[in-house]
Amino acid sequence: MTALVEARKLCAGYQGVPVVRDLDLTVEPGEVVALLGPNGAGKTTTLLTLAGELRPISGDLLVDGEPSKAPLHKRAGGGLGFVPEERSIFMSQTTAENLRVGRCDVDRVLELFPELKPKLKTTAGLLSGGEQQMLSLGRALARGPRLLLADELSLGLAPLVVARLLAAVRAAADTGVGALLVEQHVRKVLEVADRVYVLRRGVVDFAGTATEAKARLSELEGSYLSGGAADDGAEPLATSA
Ligand SMILES: Nc1ncnc2c1ncn2[C@@H]1O[C@H](COP(=O)(O)OP(=O)(O)OP(=O)(O)O)[C@@H](O)[C@H]1O
Repeated sequence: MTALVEARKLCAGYQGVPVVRDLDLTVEPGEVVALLGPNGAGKTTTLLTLAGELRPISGDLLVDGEPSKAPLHKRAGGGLGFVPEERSIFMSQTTAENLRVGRCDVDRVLELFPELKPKLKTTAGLLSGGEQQMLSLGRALARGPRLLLADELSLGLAPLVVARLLAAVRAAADTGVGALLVEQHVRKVLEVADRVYVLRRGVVDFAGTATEAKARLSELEGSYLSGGAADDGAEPLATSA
């Protein structure tokens, strides 16, 4: 199967200085892939590069099997849904206005997240954090993406809301969407993920199935605590896939 997006020996970073090195990563249709790692590991940098927001420093970025240099706004028309870490909704506009601006299928959003129905006339800035994130994710999913890239969907949200958001991503993947999720909630994301990459200090420290990751959960969680941007001298975990 041709990957929706593929990084081959990709180096990514800022002003020519790599933050992520030699990254090999794929996302295929129908799978949820989790991108995990401690703060500063390079997860957001990876996501921005895959989305076309940052130019790779070296290596290859393939979209649908073809080399791609197209920026995000061009790729959106080609089926990329992107939910950035900073919520990309207009806080001074109502929920309904945000959906109109987003040119998406409003009924589809309300089907995904019925809790937004009574909030259509509410200014987005007055929605709860969970409702705002439902609006961001609902908007991205209702545009019918083939590939969804999402950065910390669950940041600061209650566990029940996180479960709702991740279930919506899983349901989309079950209809063929490929999703790459940067997540802090390791255990929750492993409930919906098919495969996992763990980045540490800019390199892939673990790649495997969610089942393999679950079997090594305490080891992986340990690497989060010890594997920040600073050199902790820890041995890398073996890459199993
Ligand atoms: N615009 C930028 N210019 C220069 N360096 C940056 C920029 N954005 C991020 N960095 C650096 O790149 C490194 C990786 O950051 P990145 O945000 O990709 O990590 P992350 O794994 O997403 O971390 P977090 O979980 O804290 O968001 C960090 O050292 C960060 O300081």
